Amino acid sequence: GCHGHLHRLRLHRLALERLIPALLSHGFCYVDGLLGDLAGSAVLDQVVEMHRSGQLQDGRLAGSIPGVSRKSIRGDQIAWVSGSERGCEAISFLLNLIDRLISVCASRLGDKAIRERSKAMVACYPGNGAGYVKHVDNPNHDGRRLTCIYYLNKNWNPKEHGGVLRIFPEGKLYVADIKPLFDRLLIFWSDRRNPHEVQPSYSTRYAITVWYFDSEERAQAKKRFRDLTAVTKFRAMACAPCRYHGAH
Ligand SMILES: Cc1cc(NC(=O)CCC(=O)O)nc(C)c1Br
Ligand SMILES: [Fe+3]
Repeated sequence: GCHGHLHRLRLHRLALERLIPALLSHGFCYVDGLLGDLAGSAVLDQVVEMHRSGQLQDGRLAGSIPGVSRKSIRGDQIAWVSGSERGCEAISFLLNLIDRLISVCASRLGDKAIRERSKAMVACYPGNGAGYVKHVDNPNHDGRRLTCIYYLNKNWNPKEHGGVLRIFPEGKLYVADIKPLFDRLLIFWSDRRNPHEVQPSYSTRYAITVWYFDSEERAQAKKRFRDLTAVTKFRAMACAPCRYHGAH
């Protein structure tokens, strides 16, 4: 209908006039009022219900660091959703809208191959002062090209609640402090161009993140991982005889 038509035109204009120029010049961009209050609140309600019903668990770390508590590195509680789960209909609507927005961008960002994305990571920082230490989402070519974070926090006051996402754009003299405001979509290159941190949060802070892959880079990363596993397998096999004859 006409509403949908407006949406499509609006998304095209948003992508062409705001997102693409910003991503190409600054490497990041945010848009406010993406869904509007009604649909944005529906997404928030579904995330709050997931939190209330205990579906958000402590975020895992790749490999534990002895003596360092996980919470001191990342204090978020997360759940991965595809959007087809019961109670995720509004989240699914959000993901579909971001997909359409990114599909307009992808063909104009020089990266022809953005065709797939991760599941959505619903995250909550419980407000106990936890944050997320400075890091790069994709430091070693794992395929992730764009990070898209949709924030859900009404009446967020960083002076009181903290929780600012600080981006340290590579090679720039400034940092970008992004408030995690309700119905705000932030998009940035996932690689070393955008180290970022979440400053300690003193109120419950909700966000939904999806990562869009460069298909070629993703395929290479998967292949490397398979080969790595093959090498590990080979090493194990090669040592089997030694185990019997005590060589080494
Ligand atoms: C799972 C995971 C989450 C995040 N999240 C943030 O950086 C927080 C962004 C925000 O909430 O403002 N980053 C990485 C590299 C991984 Br992996
Ligand atoms: Fe991150």
